This record gives sequence, C-alpha cells and structure tokens, in this order.
Amino acid sequence: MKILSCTQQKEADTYTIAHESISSIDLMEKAATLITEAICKRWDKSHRIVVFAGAGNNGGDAVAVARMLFQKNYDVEVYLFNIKGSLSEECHTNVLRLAECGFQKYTEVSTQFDPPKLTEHDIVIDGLFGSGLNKPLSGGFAAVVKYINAAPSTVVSIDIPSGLMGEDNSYNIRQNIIQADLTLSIQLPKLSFLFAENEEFVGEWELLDIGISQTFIEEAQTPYLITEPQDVTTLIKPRSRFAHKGNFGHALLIAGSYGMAGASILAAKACLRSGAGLLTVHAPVCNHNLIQTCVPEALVQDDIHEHYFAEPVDIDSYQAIAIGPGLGQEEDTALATLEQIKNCYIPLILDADALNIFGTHRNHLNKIPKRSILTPHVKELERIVGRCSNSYERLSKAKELANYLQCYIILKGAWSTVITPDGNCFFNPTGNPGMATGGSGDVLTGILTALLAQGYTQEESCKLGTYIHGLAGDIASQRMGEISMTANDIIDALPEAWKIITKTK
Ligand SMILES: NC(=O)C1=CN([C@@H]2O[C@H](COP(=O)(O)OP(=O)(O)OC[C@H]3O[C@@H](n4cnc5c(N)ncnc54)[C@H](OP(=O)(O)O)[C@@H]3O)[C@@H](O)[C@H]2O)[C@@H](O)CC1
Ligand SMILES: Nc1ncnc2c1ncn2[C@@H]1O[C@H](COP(=O)(O)OP(=O)(O)O)[C@@H](O)[C@H]1O
Ligand SMILES: [K+]
Repeated sequence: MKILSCTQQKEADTYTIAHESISSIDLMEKAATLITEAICKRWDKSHRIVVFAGAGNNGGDAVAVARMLFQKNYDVEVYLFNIKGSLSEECHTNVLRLAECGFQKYTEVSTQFDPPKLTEHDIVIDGLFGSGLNKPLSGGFAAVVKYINAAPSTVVSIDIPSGLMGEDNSYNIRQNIIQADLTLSIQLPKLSFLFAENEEFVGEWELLDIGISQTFIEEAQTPYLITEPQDVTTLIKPRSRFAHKGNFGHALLIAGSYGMAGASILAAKACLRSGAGLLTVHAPVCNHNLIQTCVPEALVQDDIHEHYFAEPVDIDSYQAIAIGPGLGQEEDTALATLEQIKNCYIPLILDADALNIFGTHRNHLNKIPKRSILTPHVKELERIVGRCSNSYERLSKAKELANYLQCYIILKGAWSTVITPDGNCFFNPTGNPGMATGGSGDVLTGILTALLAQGYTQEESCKLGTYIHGLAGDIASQRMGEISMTANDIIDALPEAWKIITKTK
C-alpha cells in the first residue's frame, strides 16, 4: 500500500473528481458517510457529539458528519471557526445543508470563542485542519487545540489530527497538535502515523476507502510503502519434489561470545526454521557444547579464541553470512569483523555488535560490501549516523546511509522499515510490542540468513524476513500474551507463520 504526501492526496482528490465522474461535494459526502458509520459503530446516542470544524474541506467533512449524526438523532453541537470570513465552497455548501435540515446548535466563531464545557462522556470531532495544513498551528487555533486536549472527552480526528503534518513534524509545535483517540484517515495512511512519537496524536487509526482513483494511486511516485500480504506471499519459491539440501544453501553465522551464547542459538534456530539447507555456526570455543546441544542440526566451527570471535574464516563454502548477534565489543572482535567483511563476495548481514563497531570505527564504513543488509535498531543506527531528534530525521539519515553504502537497511522497531539503496522504504505491518524483548532481533537475523542462503534477493529477503518475523511474533503473542512471550516463542511460532504464508500464496 502506497503512502502519499498530503500534496499528492489533494492531487488525488482533484484527479478523482476530474476522471471518475464524481463531484467534489459528492466525494465529501462519501467521506462523511463512512466517518459517520465508523462513529456510530463505536458510540451510541447517549453520547453528545461536539464538532469543531475549520474553514476548509476538513471542516466541510466535519459539518457533513454533524448533519448525518443529527439525522440519526444524535445530540450534536457544531463550532465552526471562520476567522477569515470565507469558507471553502464545499464547507459552505455543507453549512447550508446543515441549516436546511433544521439544525440549531450551530455556532460560527469569527473572533471570540466561548468554549462549551466538555465532559468524559462527550465525543469531540476534530475537523479543524486536514491535509491542507501548511504551517504549525498558533494563536487562537493553538488555544482551541489546548482546550480540546485538556478536556476529558474522547477525540475523533477526521483524516489527520489537526496540527499534525503528514510527513515531517521536525519544526512543529507539539503542544499545538490535537491528541486524538481515534483518527479516521481518508483512503491512505500518512507517513507521520508510523512514527512512535506521533502515537499520542494519532491514537488508533482506521482507513476509509472513499473511492479515490486507483489509476492515480498506481501511477503516483512515492518512496514510502506499507508491505501487504500479497507482496510477500508471491515471493515464496516452491520446492521441487527432487530438492536436496544443497538447493537451499549453506549459511554461515558468526555469533556469540562468553555470556552471549543465547544470541547465536536463537539466530541459528530461526535460520533452520526458515529453510536453510545447512547451517554452520562459527563461535568461540566456550560456546561449542552449548550450541551443539541446543541446535543439533547446526555444524559448529570453533574460533581460535576461547571467549570471543577473533579470527576471520574462509567463506568459500557458503551462500550467505551473518555476523553480529552476541558478538561482544572486544577490540580483537572488531578487527576480525572488519577483516571478515572486507572483500566479502557472498550476501552478507551485519547485525548488533557488528554494527556497533562502526560507531567507533566510522572510517571503516566503506569496507561494508555493497548490497549488504544492515539490521540496526534505533540506537544502533544512531551510533553510526549520530543522534536524531525525531523519526523523520532518523529515517532520512538511514536513507542517506543506505544510499552512501549502497546497502539495504532494516531499521527495526514497530513498523520496521526496509530501506533500499535507491531510497525506497517498505514499512512492515506485522509484529507487536510483545517482541520488545531481548533476542527478538537475533531471530530476525537468523531468518534473513536463511532467506539469502536460499537465493532470495536482498530486497526479497528483507521484505519477506521482516514480515514473517512479525507474523511469528503475532502468533506468539496470541499463544503466550505480549507480556510473557520471549524470543524463543517467536521461533516456536515460525512453522505456523511459514504455513500461513505458503498456504495463502
Ligand atoms: N473533495 C475534496 O477535496 C475532499 C476533501 N476531503 C477533506 O479535505 C481535507 C483537505 O481540505 P483542504 O485542502 O481544504 O484543507 P484543510 O486542511 O481543510 O484546511 C485548509 C485551510 O486551512 C488554512 N490553513 C492551513 N494551515 C493553517 C494554519 N497553520 N493556521 C491557520 N490556517 C491554516 C488554509 O488557509 P491558507 O493558508 O491557504 O490561507 C486553508 O484555508 C482533507 O484532509 C479531507 O478531510 C475529503 O472530504 C475528501 C474529499
Ligand atoms: N512494538 C513493536 N512492534 C513490532 N515489532 C517490534 C516491536 N518492538 C520490537 N519489535 C521487533 O523486535 C525486534 C527487536 O530487535 P532488537 O532490538 O535488535 O532486539 P535484540 O537486540 O534484543 O535481539 C525487531 O525486529 C523489532 O522490529
Ligand atoms: K482533522
């Protein structure tokens, strides 16, 4: 699913009106009908509905919703802020339509706003500003936002919380943005919905399909997409009846150190549960018996060092390599890792400590082979690119890094983002907060290694790997609950996740 900018969303409205034989006012009527349905589904007539509308088309939506709820016998009040003394054409038409149906509780605010007392039981509809917002809210509008945010009512925003920008909020004023409980977004999500720091504004969000032109959406250029099930199910390679383990690649995992054998074991198990033909784990001597016992299917190759990775290994026999989980931060390990990746001609994944190295050895970044996959969480990324003050800036810096290195970056978190060297960003929809537990990332590394070893391309591995990882996480959370689930539970759910994804192909 594409994510379009607010400018593109407005172009999409215009295109739809021009090409799909629907007028602007009827498109608004469609939007208002769906918004009204979504509200009625959640709240009955015992709730007073207090509508705050702006002078643009977001306000037009809100006034139309007020009419529809009034006609369904809801107790509705409308405050329309018409500071400049001019309304958009569609907003004006809806104000007339509201009056025509005998609606009385309508206040048009031009200068002085006498705010109603809002209670816990009230539902506030925020239709002040939508995709037409062009600067942070200030003055009287900021005061209205603060008053709504301070009220105990439930807030429903139309299209986007008023005051929030669709993409970059770096220069926004956070106190002047509506904190919605529910955002009913028209047609497509906004990029800013996927950023952690905006959760307090967006709340829960739902998309309403108002029939925006599919031709426009298909042709629109955007670097931002949300991965959908069919994007990954179509990638699955069938297994020949005559397949043998040589067809599915030999993966090499360089992982673990004294006290962190678990990371290598989790990654190894996930790798084997994701279809690799063979797996060798290269680990310090102290972890040998543990890995052999916990993952009997894996071959174990000892490092020269008792406690950590210290000497690069020959890679001729492998189809994919992952380095990093639980590697530790010994200087010898850093040097061995840099040596290992230099001239590595096999698909490579760098995770965890193999990424942390570049925080302190920044001048070695250019040793990372092109097309490698880097899987940093937020902190690991910031150790390389520097501190970022918000998610948009972080995403931009990750895009720059992917481009500079010509690598794939999976920026992990909720909505993990696969960033390609040419700047496309695929947001992964699966997963849940139960995965915020030590070792979850090691599981992802194992899955990705298996996919590369089986011959999936880097982009395919990243998209499929993050999706299946999150899906397994979702199954684990159903089985164990978000609080109790552990990384091992994600591995235990992998067979079910793979079955689901191969069945729906
Ligand atoms: N048929 C359609 O088109 C459909 C449209 N739809 C709906 O329309 C919404 C977009 O409507 P919109 O384009 O009219 O913009 P909207 O957000 O209402 O406000 C624009 C006004 O705000 C003003 N303004 C901006 N920033 C400001 C600030 N900081 N402080 C103060 N003022 C500020 C700006 O003034 P200006 O700066 O241009 O003078 C302008 O007057 C969209 O989100 C969706 O809900 C759906 O119903 C589907 C069908
Ligand atoms: N709230 C969340 N929603 C979805 N996925 C999450 C969430 N929190 C964590 N995850 C996933 O769990 C994994 C955590 O990885 P990481 O932070 O590297 O953990 P570790 O280093 O302990 O293995 C990532 O793949 C991340 O996307
Ligand atoms: K709004």
